[in-house]
Amino acid sequence: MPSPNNPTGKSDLPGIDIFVSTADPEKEPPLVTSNTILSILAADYPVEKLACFVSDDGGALLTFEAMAEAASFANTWVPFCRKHDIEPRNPETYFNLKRDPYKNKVKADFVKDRRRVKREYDEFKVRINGLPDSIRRRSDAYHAREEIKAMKQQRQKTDDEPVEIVKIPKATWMADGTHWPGTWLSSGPEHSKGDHAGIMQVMLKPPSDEPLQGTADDTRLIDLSDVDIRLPMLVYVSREKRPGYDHNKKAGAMNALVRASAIMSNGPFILNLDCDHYIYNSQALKEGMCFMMDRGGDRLCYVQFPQRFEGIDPSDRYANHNTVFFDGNMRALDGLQGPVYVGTGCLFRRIALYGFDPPRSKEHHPGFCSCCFPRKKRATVAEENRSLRMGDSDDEEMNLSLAPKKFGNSTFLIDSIPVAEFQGRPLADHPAVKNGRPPGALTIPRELLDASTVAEAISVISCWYEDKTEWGQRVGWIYGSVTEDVVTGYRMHNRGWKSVYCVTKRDAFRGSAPINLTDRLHQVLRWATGSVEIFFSRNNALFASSKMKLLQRIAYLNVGIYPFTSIFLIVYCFLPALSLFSGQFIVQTLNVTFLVYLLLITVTLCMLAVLEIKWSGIELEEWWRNEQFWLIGGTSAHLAAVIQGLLKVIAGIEISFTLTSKSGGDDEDDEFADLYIVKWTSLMIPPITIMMINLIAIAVGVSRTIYSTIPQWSRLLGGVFFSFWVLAHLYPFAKGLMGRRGRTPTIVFVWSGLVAIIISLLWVAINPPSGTNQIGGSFQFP
Ligand SMILES: O=c1ccn([C@@H]2O[C@H](COP(=O)(O)OP(=O)(O)O[C@H]3O[C@H](CO)[C@@H](O)[C@H](O)[C@H]3O)[C@@H](O)[C@H]2O)c(=O)[nH]1
Ligand SMILES: [Mn+2]
Repeated sequence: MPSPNNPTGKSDLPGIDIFVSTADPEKEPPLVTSNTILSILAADYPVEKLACFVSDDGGALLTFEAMAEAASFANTWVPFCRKHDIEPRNPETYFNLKRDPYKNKVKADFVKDRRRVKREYDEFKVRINGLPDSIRRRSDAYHAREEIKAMKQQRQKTDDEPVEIVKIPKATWMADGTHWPGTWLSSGPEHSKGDHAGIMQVMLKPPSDEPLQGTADDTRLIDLSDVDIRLPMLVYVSREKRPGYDHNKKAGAMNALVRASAIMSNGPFILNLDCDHYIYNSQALKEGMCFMMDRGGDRLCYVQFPQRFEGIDPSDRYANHNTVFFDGNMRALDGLQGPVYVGTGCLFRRIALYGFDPPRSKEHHPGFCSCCFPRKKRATVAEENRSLRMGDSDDEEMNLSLAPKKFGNSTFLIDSIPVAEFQGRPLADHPAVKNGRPPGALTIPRELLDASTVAEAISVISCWYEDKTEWGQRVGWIYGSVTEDVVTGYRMHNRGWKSVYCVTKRDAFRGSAPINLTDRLHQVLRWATGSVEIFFSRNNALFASSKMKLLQRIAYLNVGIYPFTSIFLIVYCFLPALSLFSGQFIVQTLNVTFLVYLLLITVTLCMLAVLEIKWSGIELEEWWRNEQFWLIGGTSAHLAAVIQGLLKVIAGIEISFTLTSKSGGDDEDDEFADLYIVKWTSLMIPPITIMMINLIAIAVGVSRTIYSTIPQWSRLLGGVFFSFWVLAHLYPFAKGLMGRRGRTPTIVFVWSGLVAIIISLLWVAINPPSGTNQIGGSFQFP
């Protein structure tokens, strides 16, 4: 609205570029991705300031066409959301809400509008679900036509000789009758997942600067008078991939988007979402922006929102909600200069991603090194009017002649950097705001997209663009770890940036999580492997700069070190069994020192539990699930991660990014059908072995006590208790193995039985039970 401060009435908010990553239409259903896109296009933020970029690492025509469908359905969906204040603005979730949709709705035509839009959405869904088929059929048809053509040509050439069958590669065809430049269904050279051209398509053009009111005519589905019907810009991007180049997984995809968006929209802020994480609260963007625009907000590199999940089984068997982490640890980190970046739901300041230092970073040094090495004070006036400074290079003002070395040689990109810096400054509407921008500076209209801009954007998504630059090294998302998120955030904190944790009353974003055992283990495996990679890299928090607080450093160190606890955890899980086998307790006799230690440890653990429960506000049951999964993950995935990480360091074996499958949520009969899927993975061997050994140990211990002349029941009880404790932790794992109707792959039992027997026999052979408390006759190992 026009006001004395803002006579034009245009929004003075900075632009936001939203990045959505998707990599495989099989594991990440296009319906899920399109819903995310729709929730973004409908977000409550000035339309002309939003731009959405979809990165498709699969290079799939299916994703491309699904995005086109979403863009077209957005013309109905977005104005409908604006007109009736729909929440959440993800149609799939909205139409499946269990609560009464008519509550609090007063507009008379709501019922009619909802019914019509719902029907449109159902049709949209059918179209999306039919895409794989229609693409295949279309390609087949074109292919047949091509073959006939080729045959005719050959017949003309060779005249009456017998015609051989002509082989032409089976292409994937776009609707306009041209070859799809990306991955083909039957992948051929230059058309496979790791080898295809860069593709960029503007699916929704940048909107006009002024609101555009809809009309009420009958051709329209719903009456849109007084509703702004503009849509934000939407761009489909699939970066170029060629064999021989390292594509750096998600980090590489994000960096391609950072460059392309700098040229096309240059929003000073960037929101990163995974394809399955949609905007649940349409106000969230504004809420995040509040922190950035606040006094001192110019020193924030990102605002991280908690990850919240949907579609998880009610008992949360594999601790997917991770509440202790998101509501305990992350909130605590908020007090230590900021939470870590967790990969999705994070609003970045663009220039922080470019690797610049925060403003006023040389003024004060909170780290403890400053007292030992006093620095010379710089003139603070110059600091106030600072320009951009790159980290590491001491005191150097942003030097554009050096920029190509860091950013590559796109002048468009380099010229956009100071603009993004200026536009990202907080609003100088109060004398206390340092380094602000004058009011009204961002109400100017945006430049139009022309062909040369798009051409430039395509050139920066080519795979050679990053050669001999600092992309992934010091600029953008950082390479070298499959948990690129933690490293990227760490680097910013290391430069002195602060971050903020923004927990909104209504969840800002919601995503999905793997609820079946195998997928969950693989996810945890990837995270842990990423952590080990970080531990063995220069990003180990041991080498942190003095700009990090001590506790913050420890927290980051912990992120890198936790997988190594698996080694001890596994020892602990075998100890009770060993003590039962040998008939000896962990200590020779129960003396006072041991009991004091035990008591101390138990009390500490209880206190920790109480704090975790209190701080993250969870129920005892959820806490217990968390503990259980810590052991399950610890004995399987974490151990494997340590081994994988060591292999990478020692033998240089690369680590792949196993995508987590996202359920389409279309199973009508059972919402949690995924929970019961059992897929064999070798990650399951250690926990199964632990279970077997402990079970056998209990049996051995009990029978030994029964048959012994003087049964020492109290001693047995001690041993059995600890064994049971281990088994209780593994209960969800055992349940997961059983599947729905006890359909466990036989291999699981064969393997684990074998391993358990071998270990038991070995034990008996090495340490033959002697004397009175022996079971059966004497046993001689062959
Ligand atoms: O080569 C790749 C691999 C992955 N992705 C995308 O990365 C995202 C995360 O993948 P997912 O399999 O869903 O992993 P999660 O374990 O659920 O993800 C968490 O952990 C990852 C780090 O391991 C982060 O990248 C994610 O943002 C964070 O949500 C998805 O959108 C993918 O499309 C790509 O774009 N290119
Ligand atoms: Mn995910």
